[in-house]
Amino acid sequence: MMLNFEVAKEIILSNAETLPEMTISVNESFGFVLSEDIITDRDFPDTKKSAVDGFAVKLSDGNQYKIVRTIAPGELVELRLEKGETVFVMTGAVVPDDADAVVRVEDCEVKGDWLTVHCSVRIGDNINQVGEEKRAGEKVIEKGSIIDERVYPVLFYLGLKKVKVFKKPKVGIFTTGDELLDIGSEYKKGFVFNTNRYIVESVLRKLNIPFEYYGNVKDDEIAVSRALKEMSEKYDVLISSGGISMGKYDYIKKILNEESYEILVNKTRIKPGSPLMVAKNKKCVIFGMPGYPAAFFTNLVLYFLPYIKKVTGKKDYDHNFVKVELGSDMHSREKSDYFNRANIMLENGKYIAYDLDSQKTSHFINFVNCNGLVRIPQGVGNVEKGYIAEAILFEKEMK
Ligand SMILES: Nc1nc2c(c(=O)[nH]1)N[C@H]1C(S)=C(S)[C@@H](COP(=O)(O)OP(=O)(O)OC[C@H]3O[C@@H](n4cnc5c(N)ncnc54)[C@H](O)[C@@H]3O)O[C@H]1N2
Ligand code: MOO
Repeated sequence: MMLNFEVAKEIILSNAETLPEMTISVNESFGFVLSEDIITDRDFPDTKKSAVDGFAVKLSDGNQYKIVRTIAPGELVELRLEKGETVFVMTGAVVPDDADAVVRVEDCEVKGDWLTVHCSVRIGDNINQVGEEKRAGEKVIEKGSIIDERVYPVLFYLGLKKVKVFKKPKVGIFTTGDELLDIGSEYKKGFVFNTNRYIVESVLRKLNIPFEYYGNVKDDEIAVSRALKEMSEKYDVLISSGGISMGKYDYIKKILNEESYEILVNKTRIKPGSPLMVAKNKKCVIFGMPGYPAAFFTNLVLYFLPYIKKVTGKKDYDHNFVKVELGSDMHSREKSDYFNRANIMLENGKYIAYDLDSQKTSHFINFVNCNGLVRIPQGVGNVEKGYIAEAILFEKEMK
């Protein structure tokens, strides 16, 4: 039965299970998803520290201070300051507990062991207080966060050596179609170059998820059956391309239907790319994707992306739809949720979505200008410039 977009997505997501967690060194953790909350076990900073190069003073009535010593960052000096005493401290240096403030070098004058302060000084000036950034026991990073260019350095800042992360799924990929050529082959009239392999590989690279490409399987029932069986036993997730509509050689659909696979989804009410089949063999979820690159990509973004993000343990796995205003008329079909490939620009604080020159499923070259999909819901039909729609922005989804 043909399913609506939301229903199909829900079924697919309900079959997304995270893999067991493991402990790894922080060095190796880039691209993994945290399976634990990160809680700091100490205050940041854990001592009073100077924010400037200057003089830590214990305030007195006058503006003259006796310089007692110098403290560099990292030096832990047990020292009691008396009223009217000062120490020279560098930026980041530990300030004696009883210092009231630090005065910048530029605001002072030094003569021998004596300092004259030329500005007014308030208690706390230029001192970073204990725990002002974070208190021991506070949550710093949430479980389900991807260790990306923001989280990774913070783990080092916290001084962690090891973290708990979810194991990454292994994704297997194969394509079908005797008409496919891969790079390195001479072009032959009527053939097409394998594109879908590189669509999924580039998305998985971006998400830091390991994959293996099995190859292009011949349009032969036994070969396709063997590939589906072997690979669904080896990988956590399997993606195939092509062979799922009504053609004589559309074996993926036939085999998933006839052999011992559990069918989760068979066709969804979207365009482009309605003929999607999602099935299961034991724990492996198999995405039987349509062959046209535009249809393949749309299904990848609509169904596979939230699914694989959930499997990796990410807390924000579902789509982040944004509101867009159409900058040009857009095509749609009443019977489906139509996902227009679009160029979406931020103009005066609003997202404006422009149609590409063609929305035909068989076209793909204009994809170079596509950075999002605009959803025109079922029942709406063609829409005009100015229409308000929701859209998926690739840059928000592929992380
Ligand atoms: N009689 C019907 N015909 C079709 C229907 C239908 O309902 N009834 N559905 C159409 C729709 S919608 C789509 S989408 C396509 C899906 O077809 P398949 O998934 O079976 O894919 P193929 O037939 O194998 O290939 C379609 C097209 O894409 C090219 N292709 C395939 N793989 C790749 C690849 N890896 N890289 C680049 N291009 C690829 C292939 O050469 C074909 O041109 O079916 C409609 N037909
Ligand atoms: O759904 Mo198909 O993708 O019309 O081309």
